[in-house]
Amino acid sequence: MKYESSRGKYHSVTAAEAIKMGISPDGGLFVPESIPHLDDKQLTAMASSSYQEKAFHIIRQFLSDFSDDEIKSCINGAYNQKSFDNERIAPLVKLDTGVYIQELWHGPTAAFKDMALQMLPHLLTISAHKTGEKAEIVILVATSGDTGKAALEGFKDVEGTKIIVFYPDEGVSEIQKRQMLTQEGNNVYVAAVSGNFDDAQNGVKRIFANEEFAARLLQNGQKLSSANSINWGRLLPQIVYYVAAYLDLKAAGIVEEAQSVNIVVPTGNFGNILAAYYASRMGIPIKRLICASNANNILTDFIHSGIYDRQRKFEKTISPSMDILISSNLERLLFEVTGHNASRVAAWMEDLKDRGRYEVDAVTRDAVQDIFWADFCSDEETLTAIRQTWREHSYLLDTHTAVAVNVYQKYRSETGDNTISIIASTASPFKFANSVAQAVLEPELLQGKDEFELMNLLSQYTGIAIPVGLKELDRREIRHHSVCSQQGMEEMVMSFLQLV
Ligand SMILES: N[C@@H](CCOP(=O)(O)O)C(=O)O
Repeated sequence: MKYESSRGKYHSVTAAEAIKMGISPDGGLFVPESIPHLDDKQLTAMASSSYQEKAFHIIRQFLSDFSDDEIKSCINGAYNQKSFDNERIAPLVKLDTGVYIQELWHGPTAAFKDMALQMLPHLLTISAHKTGEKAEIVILVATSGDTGKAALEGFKDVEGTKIIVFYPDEGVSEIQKRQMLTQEGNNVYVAAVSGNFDDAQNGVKRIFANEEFAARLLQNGQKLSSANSINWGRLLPQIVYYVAAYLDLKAAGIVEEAQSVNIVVPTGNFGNILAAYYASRMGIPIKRLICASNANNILTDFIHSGIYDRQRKFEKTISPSMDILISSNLERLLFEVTGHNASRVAAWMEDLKDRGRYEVDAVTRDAVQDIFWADFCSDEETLTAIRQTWREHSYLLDTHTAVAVNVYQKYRSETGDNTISIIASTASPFKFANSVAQAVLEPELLQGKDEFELMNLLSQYTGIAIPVGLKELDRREIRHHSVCSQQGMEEMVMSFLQLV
């Protein structure tokens, strides 16, 4: 299986090369040349297997240049009792009749990013070895809160790598920030960027595109790669959990052979929902992919109109990981629905860069609408969804999953569709203790308490244990203090790498 660039100006590469490079030098994203199909026989055989076995069957279809033993070592290194606090790895919980929550946050950093970032370091190390790479790999990450910590945790002290994370100074929750600032490890660097997530992500993409910078790094024996979902090695492990969710429902007799389900995903950079799209292309019967946005509703508008227009106000919300106006992975979807038309995709991306907008043709828009449905949710609605879900189902949502629950309710009432639905739950509610406490606790209990005290209070009130990775965060030593502007990101990388 080879991988091609979504902008068509770079030659096809192996999976190992795609993972090692992270992003294509022409600015495009690596995409598999074809999507393997799982037939009914294979799906039936997989239904009763463990999460790790399912992961093996899916991942090996895409990594034809990896041996079975290499793939197994990546899976066992990622999904084990040491890293995950639930042996089912991504358990499904029934919320209501026909509605299931898939909890994707049982990894070390309490967010769905662990599902991929516990594996990526293993994939990347093997990829570097397979491609005869001698250079040290420097991972650059832009984060709106969750990816950063998960990437730091995954790559800390991994031989042959360094990791640098940029987060928007005022754009993450207090707990997300503290998770990153207290990160230990000899190869980890963290810097706040004054600006929003798009500024940080654009800054990282600009560094990737700077050939002079790459040459300077190479002289120092180093090469760049990415741990964001622009890297194929990030997306691939995410396909697994959607296939697993469907097969779990099948194994439990909740869905029958070939019965369709809906998947609801709180969406920011479009990687998570794109993984569900790939699962559907692999043969998982999915009726609708429901794309749930917060007030940064650019994807809702795009899915409705075919116009992607980032010339709008960047909203700061209580679901900060989704505060994004440039959703990188939409590019991969456009590449797929246009039948791999790289020149058209490249032209749209050029328009986005130069004019801040692009408009797809009606055939492309209709192809997107064939499977995607979209809406968005305000902060007030997010809090209401948390409060109601707690009162009615004794289930505590985080602010991002609450966006998905609200949008799913809108979908149900607008379409009347009762298809069994899986809602991707992307983070532990304790990561956003401030807002979650505001939704479920009496106002007088909140007064004068910081986010860490609220986390403890929330745990006492709900009887739900705080995930180990979040406990006593406020007592850990703050190890990272760097701050820079978007323009100063390159210099910051240089200084971290001691090149200045
Ligand atoms: N929501 C993300 C933003 C980056 O997305 P990614 O999927 O490309 O890593 C975050 O939490 O950082």
